[in-house]
Amino acid sequence: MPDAMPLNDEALRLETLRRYDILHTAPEGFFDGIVQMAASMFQVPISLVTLVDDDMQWFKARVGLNICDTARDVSFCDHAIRHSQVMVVCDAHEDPRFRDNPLVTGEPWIRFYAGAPIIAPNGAALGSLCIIDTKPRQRPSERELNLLQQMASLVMQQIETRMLERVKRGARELARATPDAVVVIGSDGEVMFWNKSAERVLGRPRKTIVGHSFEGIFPAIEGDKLRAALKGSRTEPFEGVARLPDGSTRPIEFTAASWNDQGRDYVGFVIRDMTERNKARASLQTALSVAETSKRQVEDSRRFLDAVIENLPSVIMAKDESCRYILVNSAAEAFLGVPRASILGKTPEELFPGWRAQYIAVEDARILNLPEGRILEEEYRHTTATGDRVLKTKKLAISSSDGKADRILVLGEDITEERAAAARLAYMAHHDPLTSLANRTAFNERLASALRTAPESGDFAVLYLDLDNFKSINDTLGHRAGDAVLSDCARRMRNLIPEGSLLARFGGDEFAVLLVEKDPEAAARDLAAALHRALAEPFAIDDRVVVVGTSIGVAIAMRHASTAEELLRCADIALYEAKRAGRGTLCFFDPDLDQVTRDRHVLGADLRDALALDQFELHYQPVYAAVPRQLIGYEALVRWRHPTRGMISPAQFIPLAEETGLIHILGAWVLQTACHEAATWPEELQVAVNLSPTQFKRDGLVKLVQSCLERTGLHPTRLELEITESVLLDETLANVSILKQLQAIGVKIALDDFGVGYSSLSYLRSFPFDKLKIDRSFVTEMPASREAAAIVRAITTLGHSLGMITTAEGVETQDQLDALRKEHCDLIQGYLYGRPLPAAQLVHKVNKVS
Ligand SMILES: Nc1nc2c(ncn2[C@@H]2O[C@@H]3COP(=O)(O)O[C@H]4[C@@H](O)[C@H](n5cnc6c(=O)[nH]c(N)nc65)O[C@@H]4COP(=O)(O)O[C@H]3[C@H]2O)c(=O)[nH]1
Repeated sequence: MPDAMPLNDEALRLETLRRYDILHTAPEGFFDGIVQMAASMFQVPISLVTLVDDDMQWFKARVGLNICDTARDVSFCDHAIRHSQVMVVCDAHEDPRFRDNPLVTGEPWIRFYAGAPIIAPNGAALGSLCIIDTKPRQRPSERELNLLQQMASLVMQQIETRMLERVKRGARELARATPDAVVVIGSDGEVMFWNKSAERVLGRPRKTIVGHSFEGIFPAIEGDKLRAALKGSRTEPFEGVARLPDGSTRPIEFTAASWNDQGRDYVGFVIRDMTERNKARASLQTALSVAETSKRQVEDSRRFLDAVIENLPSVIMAKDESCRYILVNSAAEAFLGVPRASILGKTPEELFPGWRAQYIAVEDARILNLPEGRILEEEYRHTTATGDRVLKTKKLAISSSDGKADRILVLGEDITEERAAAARLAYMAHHDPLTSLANRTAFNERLASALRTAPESGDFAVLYLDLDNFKSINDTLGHRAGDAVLSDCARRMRNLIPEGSLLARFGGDEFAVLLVEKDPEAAARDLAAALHRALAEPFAIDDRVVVVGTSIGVAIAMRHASTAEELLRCADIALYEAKRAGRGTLCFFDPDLDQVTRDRHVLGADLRDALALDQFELHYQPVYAAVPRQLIGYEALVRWRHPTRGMISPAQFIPLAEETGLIHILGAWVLQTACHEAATWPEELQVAVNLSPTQFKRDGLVKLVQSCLERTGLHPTRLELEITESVLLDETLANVSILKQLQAIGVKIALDDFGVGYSSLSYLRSFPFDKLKIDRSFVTEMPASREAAAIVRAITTLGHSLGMITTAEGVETQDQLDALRKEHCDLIQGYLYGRPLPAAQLVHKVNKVS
């Protein structure tokens, strides 16, 4: 029975009352029994279990009263709960507190009241157990009052029990519903409780384990932790393993709590299966480390990309949506010549002059509106600290993840050098490097375009020029001198070319003029005359004075041809004819000339087949000693017996064979045939074979001669090879070496056509010839021409002093023979002694005739 005054804290009292959740609940047997027992024990008509809410008193149990509740302010109990002992009112009529109470003055006519407070363990008085009579009564004895109070305590205990029951029910439900195992173990290790989840988590049915020892199931809690748990000290959740009946283990987490009930210790565990959580934790760990790795990779990639962008030689810039620069790499910085710090964060308006900023703004807006992936390319000139540079840019919009274009990327290449190189290349592609004149390509392009726009009548001419005597200047004075002559020629010609016309150098000593004039023929004549005059003037090259001159061929557009190719061909044919006509001439294209050139082409084609068709033959012209007359040998001269044209002279086809390269095969055939033939002659007779300069251009000439001699058995001293001085013009050293090798094997070397060359005498220093053949042109003029006689004399004298034999070619008359004998010419060759004849017709009269 509580002695202490009930708590004076109304709020706590009300809260305690509500916690027990008993207000307005259905009648319960226990409470009904208590009021019946009290009414009967104390012989009163009314007994109540009342609970006092904030403004009502409510009857949990009642006997002798038909109402369920009253207002609190008329309640006797409201007074009783303020007492620690039973409150007794023997006669309400006599008690000023209750005299006028409507429950006294009316139903149920209360006169006697005794109420024991129902006090909760925390001291809060929840209500009372009271007995009521409608008649006044004596105060109950102390024993009776004690009894009433004890009955009120029983009411309180029941209220507590009732609440605990509900908690227990909740706990059981919880234990049933939780996925965790809930296990209760007694202090002796006996399992007291084993919920449904424990069956699953720990792999043992409840009925096989409850009442048995838990030992062996939880190795992790059979030690200090269990002891600690049993001792009542709370342990933090800890992890361990449970051993399952099949011997396997399962990761679990324990939370332990212990308590004592009626002197017995218990420990309860909430055991959580950690298999999934550990898996999840491991996955999380993996995910975390993957995330960490990828974060690192992203950072590495970013650092790498930053380094790439920074070190790329290309200009890279980026702008945000408001066109502020957000990226400027070092190439851009270097290109602009401005530190990037002064660019970043700024808009074009803040960086560039008005017009340029305006242009950029329009363009940026355009880029941001371009369809995705489209690139805007442009080139522009930028004035930098190092001068004007050309930047080729590619600009594109970059979209954010929501698809909105909000950045502009600018990639730029400084193509200043590339453009300059392209311009240089374009210049080189259309210009001759030596003279800076237009080259053949440029000329052809201009010609084609002129023809496209030319009126029917044509208003332009093509002049084809070739310098006379240029080759010998080049050969004798060297390429440097040749180049100087060409440059000077170009300069002189350029001054004469009218505006709107084009002068070009085609290479070598070939030039062309596209002459645009109303009367192209008359204009071509005038220009040709001016060119002839200009180029006839001597050129001073180093300390020497040289004279060139030019031959010119002309073709008139539309009249002679209407395509560029044809027109040039016509001019070429005309030039060919001009050169044939003599130096320093002009020749207009004549359709008949075309036939001559075409014939040459046909002849060239026939020549290719001639050897296979056995159309060549060798004729032999006798060579005699002048005094006494004695046959000493023959010169082999090749002939082409053409099936339709008859016998063709070597003067006609040898140049063609040289041009086409056929000379190598033909030359070998001549050598082989001549050696073979000579080997059949009397031993004292020699054979002379002509070698073309072209044959020296290929390796193997010495070997060819050797093999011919070996195969035919002709003694080397019986073979003489005739060369012209042009062999010594080209590749002098290499060719002299070949000649020396030939001389070394015993073959004799003769210099043909001596005296007509540019500086024949100088060749005599290059090589010790065995023989000089005096050109026919001097012989023909003898004996009439004293100059010719003087030249012949000079040659024979020089030859003899150098130990060389001299032969006179083209001796046709007795007078010529006499004159030559007078000049001590050693050998004679010419129609006077015999024409070239086929081998079969030769009669070798080797006897001396004086
Ligand atoms: N008017 C006149 N002419 C005479 C007289 N005596 C000889 N001739 C001709 O003068 C040329 C002499 O030969 P070349 O000076 O070596 O000049 C040769 C030679 O340079 C070249 N040639 C001939 N055969 C060959 C050959 O097999 N190989 C090479 N590479 N060139 C050859 O062709 C040139 C011309 O040869 P051909 O027409 O045979 O002309 C020959 C010959 O027939 C004469 O008294 N009066």
